[in-house]
Amino acid sequence: MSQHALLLVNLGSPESTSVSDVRRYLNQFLMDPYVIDLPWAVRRLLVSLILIARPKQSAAAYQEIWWDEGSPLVVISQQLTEAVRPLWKHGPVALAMRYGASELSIEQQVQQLQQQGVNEITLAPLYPQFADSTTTTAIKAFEDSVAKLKQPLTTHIVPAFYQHPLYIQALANSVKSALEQPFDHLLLSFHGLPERHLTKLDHSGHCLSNPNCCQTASDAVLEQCYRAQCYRTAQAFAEAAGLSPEQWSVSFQSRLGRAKWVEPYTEERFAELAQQGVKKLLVMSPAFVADCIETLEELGLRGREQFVEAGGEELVLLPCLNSQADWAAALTQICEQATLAKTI
Ligand SMILES: C=CC1=C(C)c2cc3[nH]c(cc4nc(cc5[nH]c(cc1n2)c(C)c5CCC(=O)O)C(CCC(=O)O)=C4C)c(C)c3C=C
Ligand SMILES: [Fe+2]
Ligand SMILES: [Fe+2]
Repeated sequence: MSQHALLLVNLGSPESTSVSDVRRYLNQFLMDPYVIDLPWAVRRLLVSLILIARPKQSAAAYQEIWWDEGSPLVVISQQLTEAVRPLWKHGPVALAMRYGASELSIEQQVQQLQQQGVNEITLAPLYPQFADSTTTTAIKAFEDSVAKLKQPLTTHIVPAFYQHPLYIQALANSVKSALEQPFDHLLLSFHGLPERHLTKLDHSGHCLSNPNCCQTASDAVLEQCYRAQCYRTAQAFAEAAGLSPEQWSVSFQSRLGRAKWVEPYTEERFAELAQQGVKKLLVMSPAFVADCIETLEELGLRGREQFVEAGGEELVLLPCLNSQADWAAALTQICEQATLAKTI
């Protein structure tokens, strides 16, 4: 009987919070040419410089948010996989990580699925907005793994779902009760990206050519522009949640290195909002479907301190979609629809 698997893939975490495990993870992650898109020798030099101080800092940050069961990102992704499993009626559901945890590597998971008798796989990169540094690298690793198999497989890829109505509705449902309480402002803080990652994909010269470029992006530009997709997510979410334009804004976090990253920067928005008199700030992170170091530590711990130091009173971090039942159902439907998409 034919078996059609669903393979969920997320970024991955270090094996533990030890400095050496974090260094190994950062090296694997940052040496990926889709993440630091420089020639190998320059990338090697830059990553070696980053690896002097960063592993110690990041290990300390991971220690603040690590759970008894392991990395929040990995544990939550496993819980989501469990929630999706009974809903996907075509075959097994598995989870892979692009970096870190070697037993969850994309290659190993693809091999195991084939050994279980699977002859068709739908790959779902768990990134709502497209970026080479997340989506493309996951797809490439998947395609390479499939190409190594002795028997051919039919494959499908779930495209970025940044404005899919089911994702947007799940986001709106997940914060509904928080938005019913009084608050001064809602900040939607997306993971940042070096500006170069946007402009190199846009051969029309539109990206970052004017302050409103993301609002006026053509369909062709939108398809590959991470920043424009983030703004589409934010706008669609605000409409679904019934927010008025002055109640919310967008920013970008997690800048690394000296290159210019997409603006506005979350850290600067914390200070601006506090100076504008915002006392109670809600923060959500629609670029992540699972809570991770970037939400729990960067926003929930360091961000809270930055906001309060700048004069704010309360920062409430709203959880990501994680493994909520309605999100698991929405994701399953999004993946079902994608099986109609192009076959490799
Ligand atoms: C050049 C560096 C980086 C790019 C480009 C980048 C893009 C990018 N990342 C995510 C999602 C996640 N990133 C996470 C952690 C993380 N990201 C970077 C660097 C870049 N990311 C680093 C160095 C780290 C490690 C933590 C740290 O030292 O700060 C995570 C969380 C992992 C975890 O274990 O919790 C996620 C998720 C997206 C969506 C993205 C591009 C849009
Ligand atoms: Fe990142
Ligand atoms: Fe753009």
